[in-house]
Amino acid sequence: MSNGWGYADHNGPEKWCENFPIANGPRQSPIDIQPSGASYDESLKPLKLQYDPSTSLDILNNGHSFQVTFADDDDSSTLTEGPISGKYRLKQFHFHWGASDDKGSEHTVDGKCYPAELHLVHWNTEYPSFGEAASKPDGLAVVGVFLEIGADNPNLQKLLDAMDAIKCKGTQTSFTNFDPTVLLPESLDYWTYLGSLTTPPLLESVSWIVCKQSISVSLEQMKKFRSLLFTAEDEEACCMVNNYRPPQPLKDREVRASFK
Ligand SMILES: Cc1cc(C)[n+](CCc2c[nH]cn2)c(C)c1
Ligand SMILES: [Zn+2]
Repeated sequence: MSNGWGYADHNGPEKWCENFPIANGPRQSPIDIQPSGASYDESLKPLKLQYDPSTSLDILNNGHSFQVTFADDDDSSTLTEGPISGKYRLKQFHFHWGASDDKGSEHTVDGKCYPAELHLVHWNTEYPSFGEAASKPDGLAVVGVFLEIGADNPNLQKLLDAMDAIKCKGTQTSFTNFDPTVLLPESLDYWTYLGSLTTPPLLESVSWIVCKQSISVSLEQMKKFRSLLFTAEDEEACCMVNNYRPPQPLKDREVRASFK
């Protein structure tokens, strides 16, 4: 895979196992969540998400998605409680989406795909850094939120307005004073299971926390996501769409629900 991994036929999810054999590992993500197969666990606590908007730094097109990165040198923006023990710091959030509204999410629910999925990536402060944590079985906790076509979501607008400045791979711009709490659904009921990064290096270090309730995104707002490019300014333009990995085998794992 000379030019690195991507989402095209020649370097996409079906090819990743060639350079990353863990792609066929025992705890890969995403998965198809089957609510009837999830077990309600009364010991699961509500998610405690405490974010300080002043920790948001910038927004970047990394050639696979766009991400907002946060200062993580103290405990200003954290995830605690929920299915995890200890304290996890917010590092970044990003999205996955499709070329059309019938696909784009990574997790699915009884086979239903959503047009997009938000991932809020946190790392376990038991470890000295994000990079260190990413290789540990309890190193990361990612909160996933589905986006569903509906009313225009004003809470996405600041992100969408920044997209003109990060159209191409490798471009970034300042993105300060943003509180990711505004991107969360009203209900924080969730499913949780042990999985992995959904892009190479596909490390099996993620406690997944997938919210049952979606947030809205309008058709026009989805078109803005699809205006981004996988490619750099000096390359032939390729629209950033279908940047999702399909569901992987559940194998010997359980999915727990925080709700009845
Ligand atoms: C060390 C590390 C590397 C990468 C590509 N990612 C992103 C992989 C990813 C995107 N969505 C779910 N996992 C993370 C979160 C951590
Ligand atoms: Zn992701």
